[in-house]
Amino acid sequence: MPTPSDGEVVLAARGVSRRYPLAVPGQALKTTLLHPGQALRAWRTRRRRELWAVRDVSFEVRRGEFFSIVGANGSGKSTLLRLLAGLSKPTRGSVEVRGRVSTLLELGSGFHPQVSGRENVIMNGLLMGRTRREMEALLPAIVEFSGLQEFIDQPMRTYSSGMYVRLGFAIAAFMDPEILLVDEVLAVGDAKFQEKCYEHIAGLQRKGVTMVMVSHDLGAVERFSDRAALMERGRMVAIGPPRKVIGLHLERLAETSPEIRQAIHEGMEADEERVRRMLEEDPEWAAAFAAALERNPAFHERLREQAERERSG
Ligand SMILES: Nc1ncnc2c1ncn2[C@@H]1O[C@H](COP(=O)(O)OP(=O)(O)OP(=O)(O)O)[C@@H](O)[C@H]1O
Repeated sequence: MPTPSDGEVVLAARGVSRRYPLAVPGQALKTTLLHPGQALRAWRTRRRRELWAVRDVSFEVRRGEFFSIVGANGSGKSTLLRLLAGLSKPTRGSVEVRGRVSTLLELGSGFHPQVSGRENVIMNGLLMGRTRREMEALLPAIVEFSGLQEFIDQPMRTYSSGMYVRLGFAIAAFMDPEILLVDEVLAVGDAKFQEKCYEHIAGLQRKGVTMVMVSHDLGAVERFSDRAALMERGRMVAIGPPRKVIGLHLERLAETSPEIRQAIHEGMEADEERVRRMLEEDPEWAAAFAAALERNPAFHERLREQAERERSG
């Protein structure tokens, strides 16, 4: 059976970078008049006041592959996804895409709050190159999936954030995409709808749709991805098997925060069986995890006891 690693490259980032100017204090006229010295200093240092949200990122995704991007807040994941979607232009480098792309990006982007859900579905379709007639044919399935039948003729400003996500996902998923780009949004919906989305994603995956997903839901990343990548301060610092990349991500997170260390510890307590299996199957992952939890004596102690029990039994 062909695997995604045999497929042709349908998405490629080549040396992609994106720079944003940072707000310069003293730009406002009032500030300039009241604090001319500060304004002058700000103007002199303006060249340094910029941020490379994405720096020199290169990777390829093959047809039918599920590629996930993880990383701490602000590491550049959403910016990268917007670049892949063509919604923002790289400052340097290039993005190549082959196929019909459908995107599910930040909450509410692409929706007009003053018009109804129904009109928004049609408008989104037109923006993606569909005709009104095609969209009208797709509408019943989209509305049904979203579960918003009663609200579909209300203006979207009356929708909750969960309702935005429902409609956004339903549109993206029913556009028959060849490549689907999904940002964090799924975390917003309720658990039942989330599961329905993941089931739908699994279905698209079986149909050979190529996916790129940005997510903090590491369980979903592990469950679906063929490969994952870790972003750190704009750079893609690792690409590889999801479990290894997640292990590295957790290790880095644990280094930066005692709270995260604690959360990882609690998560592992709740799911010991799975962790034990992973420790057995993948020594490299186990090493990454052990490093992450090094400063967590209770967990360390349990691992040691477990290893001893296994050795003696
Ligand atoms: N339009 C913009 N103008 C200026 N700076 C921006 C803009 N968009 C993003 N940034 C900055 O670029 C950096 C990367 O942001 P990005 O949203 O891509 O990170 P992220 O990894 O998706 O974070 P999160 O997990 O919190 O969503 C951040 O420091 C952010 O403040």
